[in-house]
Amino acid sequence: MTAFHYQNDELFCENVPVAKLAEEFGTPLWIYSKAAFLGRLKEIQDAFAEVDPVICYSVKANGNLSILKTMNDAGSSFDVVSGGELFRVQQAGADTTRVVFAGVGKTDEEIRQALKADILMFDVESEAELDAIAAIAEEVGCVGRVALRLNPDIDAKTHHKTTTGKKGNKFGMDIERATELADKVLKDDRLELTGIHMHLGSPILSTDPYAKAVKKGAEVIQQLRDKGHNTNWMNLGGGFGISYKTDEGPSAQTYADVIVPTIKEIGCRLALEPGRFIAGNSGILVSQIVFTKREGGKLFYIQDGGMTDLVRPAMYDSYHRVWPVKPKVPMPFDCEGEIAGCEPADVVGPVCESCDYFAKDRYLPPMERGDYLCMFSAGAYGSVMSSNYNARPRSAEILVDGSDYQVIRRRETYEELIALEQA
Ligand SMILES: Cc1ncc(COP(=O)(O)O)c(C=O)c1O
Ligand SMILES: N[C@@H](CCCC[NH3+])C(=O)O
Repeated sequence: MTAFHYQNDELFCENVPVAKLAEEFGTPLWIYSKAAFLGRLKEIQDAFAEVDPVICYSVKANGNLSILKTMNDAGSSFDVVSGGELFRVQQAGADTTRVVFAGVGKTDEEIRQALKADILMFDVESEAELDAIAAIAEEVGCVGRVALRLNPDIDAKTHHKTTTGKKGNKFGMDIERATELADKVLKDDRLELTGIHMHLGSPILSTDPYAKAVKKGAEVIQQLRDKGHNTNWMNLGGGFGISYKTDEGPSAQTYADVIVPTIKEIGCRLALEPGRFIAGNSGILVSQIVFTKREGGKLFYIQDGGMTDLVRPAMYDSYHRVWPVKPKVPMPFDCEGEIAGCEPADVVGPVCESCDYFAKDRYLPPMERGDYLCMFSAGAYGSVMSSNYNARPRSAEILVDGSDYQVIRRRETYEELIALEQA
């Protein structure tokens, strides 16, 4: 049974009815399954066990402190992209010597913070950043461990806004420059070259880009070793895809099958930075229908959740399954196209933007004012990307563990919306 499932015509998260949580804590509401988070982490740990990788859960996907603590307790390490995320993992009690730090615009203060935390390595994205890390390492009195983030020019076939490993993207350095940059590091005793890093984009539903990247990475490591460099790490970033629609998300084993043989052959350590694969289907967003209306020949379900909660549809036209918490028609395996007993409708939010929608022309069972609605696959890049636009307080987050549940972030208040401001 999956963490989110229908039982007697109502949606449950593990053993807890979703409607009960919505009534107790109000909506919009994020609900996460602890078992789902742990299950997905374990799936990766098991699939790659043969090469004993360092799995750095990508904090940007869902950085709630309680989630980070859950991941940490289960043996995960972390990938951070800012000083704020590093602070978060420190607060969660993580061992920062296993943390990796990618990011195209690390500030001096962030580099200093990471050096002091003795992180495993910086994924360095430009020559100028190498220079900055060297200078700050000297000031702090330590050596900066760096992996070169290389742009392998591989088309991962993601949405154009989420591709990162194609020539011309802002991330990383051209792969052809690897030896020149490695030589520069070697000459600088303020730096130590640990290895290479690549992140191809997100989400990547085919294993092909990884097969290409690991081969290219192995060639680079061999070239560097031939030149006398001690390059011992290949970090293949994140990007493992999930199923937003039906069952299109590959298993961790499928990715491992194309990555592990080359890692064994070249004999290096492997780091991975999965975010969405772990968090995506481990969380939902629940909202309540405020009004329904028929205008301009369309049926609209207007609900209290909006793009300030889940921005993905507005930002990337992302597809999320949407279905009532207590549906009058059981949720089919495939929610696309015509569904008996359902009518096409737009599910929209209250925000003053036309792009504030969750679904368009989607076949849905009849719903009324007051009904609860679930946006599935919202655990990754959901709450972390929410905002206060239109002065909307950010929603509460609940973590379910079997029949227990706890508030892991309470709802913001109006007072908190203005707390940092001066009239
Ligand atoms: C450097 C890096 N690592 C890891 C991730 C996590 O990606 P995903 O959530 O697709 O696994 C990202 C985001 O795309 C990233 O930019
Ligand atoms: N935030 C994106 C993906 C980008 C991930 C970070 N590089 C999403 O919601 O799918």
